[in-house]
Amino acid sequence: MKSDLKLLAYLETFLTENRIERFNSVLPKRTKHFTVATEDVYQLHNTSAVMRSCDVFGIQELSIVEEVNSKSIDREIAMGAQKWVDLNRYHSITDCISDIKAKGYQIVATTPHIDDCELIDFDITKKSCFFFGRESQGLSQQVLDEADCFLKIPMVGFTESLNISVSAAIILQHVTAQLRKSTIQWQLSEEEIIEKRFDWIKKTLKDYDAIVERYQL
Ligand SMILES: C[S@@+](CC[C@H](N)C(=O)[O-])C[C@H]1O[C@@H](n2cnc3c(N)ncnc32)[C@H](O)[C@@H]1O
Repeated sequence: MKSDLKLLAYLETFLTENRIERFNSVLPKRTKHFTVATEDVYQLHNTSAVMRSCDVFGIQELSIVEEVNSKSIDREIAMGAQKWVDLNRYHSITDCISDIKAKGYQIVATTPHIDDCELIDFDITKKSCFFFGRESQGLSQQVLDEADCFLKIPMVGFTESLNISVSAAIILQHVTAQLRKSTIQWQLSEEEIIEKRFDWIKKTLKDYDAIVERYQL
């Protein structure tokens, strides 16, 4: 740990002050208390916009299931968010659900169709993974069957549902604002923060490997 911190301090001498300040202000606001998963979303710009919202609202991990559609993130729409948010890709929803559960998250199926829990009543105390479904069909029966809770954004218009990325932004804004006001321990651990610093510096410095090699000589 001590030597890690020394190396970090050395690496930071290669960053601009602005970048260091940015890391310092963003990292304490990152969380793994909540995470997000998208299931077979087929419009690139939708997944990318969800990733951008994860970054904006401090969600550190996003899982993307590409069981039916294998498309990647649209870099332009994600606006570089793919650099700062950890992306887990799955080709099977079964694998994704079992990983999420193994990490201690409850499965929250977001859906406009089930009156179980409205956004305003959502219990933020539990570690939760918010699943968002496909543009046309919504979430698969498998996710609905595995869900611990069904979350709905109330709607009062004629339209049947919201766009997936709009739903993600509304839900994430609400739950993260509540989390920040709470006394729950939601921040990353000290180790996770150090790990993220290394990761972000690596993604920032083109000659990262050469710098580390020089340092170790
Ligand atoms: C365009 S909607 C899917 C609509 C689809 N026809 C259906 O039956 O679910 C895409 C995704 O956005 C989320 N979503 C849309 N409206 C929502 C709402 N009012 N509450 C919660 N989630 C919503 C859900 O994750 C949904 O699977």
